Amino acid sequence: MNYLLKNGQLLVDERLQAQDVLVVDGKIAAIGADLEATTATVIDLHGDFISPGLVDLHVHLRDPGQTYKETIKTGSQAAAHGGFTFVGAMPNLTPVPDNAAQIQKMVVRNQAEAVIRIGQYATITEQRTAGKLVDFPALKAAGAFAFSNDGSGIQDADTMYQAMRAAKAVNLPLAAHVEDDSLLHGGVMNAGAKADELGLPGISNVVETAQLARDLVLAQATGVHYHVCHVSTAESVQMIRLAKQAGVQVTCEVTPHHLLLSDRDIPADQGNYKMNPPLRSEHDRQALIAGLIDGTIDCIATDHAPHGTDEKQQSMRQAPFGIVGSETAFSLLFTNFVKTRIFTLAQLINWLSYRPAQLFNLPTSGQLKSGQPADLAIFDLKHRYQITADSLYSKGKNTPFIDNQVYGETVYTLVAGQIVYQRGGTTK
Ligand SMILES: NC(=O)N[C@@H](CC(=O)O)C(=O)O
Ligand SMILES: [Zn+2]
Ligand SMILES: [Zn+2]
Repeated sequence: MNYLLKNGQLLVDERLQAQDVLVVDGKIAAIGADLEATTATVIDLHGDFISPGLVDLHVHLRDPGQTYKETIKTGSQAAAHGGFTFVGAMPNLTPVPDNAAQIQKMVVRNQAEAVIRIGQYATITEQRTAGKLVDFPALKAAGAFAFSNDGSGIQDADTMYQAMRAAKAVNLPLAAHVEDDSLLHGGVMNAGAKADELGLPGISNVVETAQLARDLVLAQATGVHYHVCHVSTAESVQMIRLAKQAGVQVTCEVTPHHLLLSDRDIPADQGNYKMNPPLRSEHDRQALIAGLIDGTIDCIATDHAPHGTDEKQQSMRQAPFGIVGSETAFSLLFTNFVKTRIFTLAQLINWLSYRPAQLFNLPTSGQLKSGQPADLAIFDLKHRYQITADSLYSKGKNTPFIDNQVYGETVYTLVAGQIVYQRGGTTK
């Protein structure tokens, strides 16, 4: 099917301009004012915003292993609903993609079962948490997109050092969940006044920063592309800023929830406010926003982490870490940062699309250009709506943002010129 998207608005030199987009044979055939075509289905966008498809370097699809929480299909539908056309899928799965056969299997399944494009992370060590390194060249050859032990930090310095050398040798990014277990002391939320008030054990900033400091030194020594997952503290931002100045090949991501909330927004001991890293202080949150704006933080990634409703209805002491994010990222960020003029729309789209694509070498994502695959997200920036659990395609309804009023509803998502999400369209 070919489409002529009429009456859209596109970012041209960072400003919205009325334009049409013609999609032929899965590619962008033309962009311009008053396009005409005889063989394409015309869709009138009534002034909606046409964005390059969003790119999320960090999601959890839970399949295989915990398909009651999510599947490749539902997680990809959730991503499509959020305007994402590419996601990086983390390897905390059972069986673990720590060998070539399993990565090959995942690549085939992702392609067959997802409605969008998926990059599959392989683990860094066997069984994800064991000490023995995976076979980096074999995993790359089998289709791994990058390496990560997300969910756990690498506790041993030499293991990380050798992993970085191996990732450098195969020229793929190593994405680190930085968390020093010895400093954790069973914490479940950010250490500070709020944790004291709620009587809950705290997670201090050094749980993240101590391991990050070690890794930055190792990254400098090895020259690896070291990508820091879900940066959460002011000290992390400052260390990464200095490391970049010193020429270290470090990049990093921040989540929407760490930009939007701090621990003082936690109303009570509720499982939907529990995630790793935890919501930090207002000082940390402001440092994350400043870090994005000055380029220290490279991109935004959701860390979409679906869990069962029963599990998350427990106290933070028992609930698993993580919240869903694919379906709310754009609208929450647009409403709270673009409409309030803290970010421009062009900045937000850069952090959600072009920049992450560039970082992980996905040359065909993140840009609206003739000849590129038609991976597009179309958002309605004018109509206000409410986030509801029912509207989520994800099996996980675990987000503290239910009932928020937002702008920026997804109207269509196209991958390779095919509609994979349509507002009010397909059934779940
Ligand atoms: N972020 C989370 O709180 N949880 C993630 C793991 C992770 O991203 O570290 C999960 O897999 O549930
Ligand atoms: Zn993590
Ligand atoms: Zn994660």
